Amino acid sequence: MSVTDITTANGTAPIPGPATPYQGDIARYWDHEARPVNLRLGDVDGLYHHHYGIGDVDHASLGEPDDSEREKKVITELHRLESAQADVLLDNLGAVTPDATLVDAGCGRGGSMVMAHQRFGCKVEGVTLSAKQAEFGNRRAKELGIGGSVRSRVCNMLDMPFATGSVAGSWNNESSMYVDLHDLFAEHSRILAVGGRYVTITGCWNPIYGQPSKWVSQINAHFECNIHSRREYLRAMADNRLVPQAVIDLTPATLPYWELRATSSLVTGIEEAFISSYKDGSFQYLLIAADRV
Ligand SMILES: C[S@@+](CC[C@H](N)C(=O)[O-])C[C@H]1O[C@@H](n2cnc3c(N)ncnc32)[C@H](O)[C@@H]1O
Ligand SMILES: CC(C)=CCC/C(C)=C/COP(=O)(O)OP(=O)(O)O
Ligand SMILES: [Mg+2]
Repeated sequence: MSVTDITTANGTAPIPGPATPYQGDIARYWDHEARPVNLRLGDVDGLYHHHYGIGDVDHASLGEPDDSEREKKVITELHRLESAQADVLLDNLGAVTPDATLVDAGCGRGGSMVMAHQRFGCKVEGVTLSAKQAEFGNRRAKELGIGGSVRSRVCNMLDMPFATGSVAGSWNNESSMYVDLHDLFAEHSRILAVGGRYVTITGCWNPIYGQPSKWVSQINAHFECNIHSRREYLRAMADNRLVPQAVIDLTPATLPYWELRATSSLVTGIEEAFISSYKDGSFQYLLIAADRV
């Protein structure tokens, strides 16, 4: 791991700088991100997510269209669907014992890590390129009194500071579109124990469509990422001793989230690209759970 001139807030421990100029751009992107659609949803219960939602919208919970509280109710509902997404990811980790260590690769502000610790009682390590996100996640964990078990750090997920075979489960929740998949799965495969479980929830382009559609290109430009195809995921896993145990198309389950989000005051402008590409079949919201063999 390269150590450069960036230091932690207390100035004691040097932390690694970006491995590439691209990673520097992504670190800056997430250091400056403060979209209300993420912060106001997180404020609902203190779990801050940077991923999307799944499940049916509970229309009864939203009240009447002219309800003065409707916007608040929409935010609560969108947040409920985002937490439901993280719950499904955690369901696919299988049984995890309290003495295990889990790794969240590309952990964002740490919402999924808190949920994992609350569910399994185990240690959860997160890595993100963004110092602001790591500070945010560590502050939240401390506030919750779980700072000894849930820790975020600034680190490249292609070069993680975990010993070979030391991890029972690891995941990428909407973070694998920032890296080369062969490099990513080689690193998960290295840190996972044989018999360990890897889970990803991701947006991927659908090889049946042919090539990335204009909507997929728009999503890439919006987030400065590089969406991979479903075929690339499966091939890179197979090449790295990760054998899919479940491949679940979550596209129908995520559409209600997007359709509700498109009606809210917190729209960001990317809603049409997601809705159109999910509907024309060029893009899929996929969960893959794989065994490390
Ligand atoms: C869309 S956010 C997802 C955050 C989180 N998984 C969640 O569900 O809330 C993408 C995350 O990937 C991280 N990321 C992107 N490339 C990375 C890399 N090479 N190493 C570590 N983290 C990375 C970003 O810093 C950011 O935290
Ligand atoms: C499924 C795909 C392709 C995801 C790309 C990665 C990404 C930016 C996810 C959501 O982050 P966010 O919660 O910060 O985004 P938003 O502000 O749109 O809610
Ligand atoms: Mg969001």
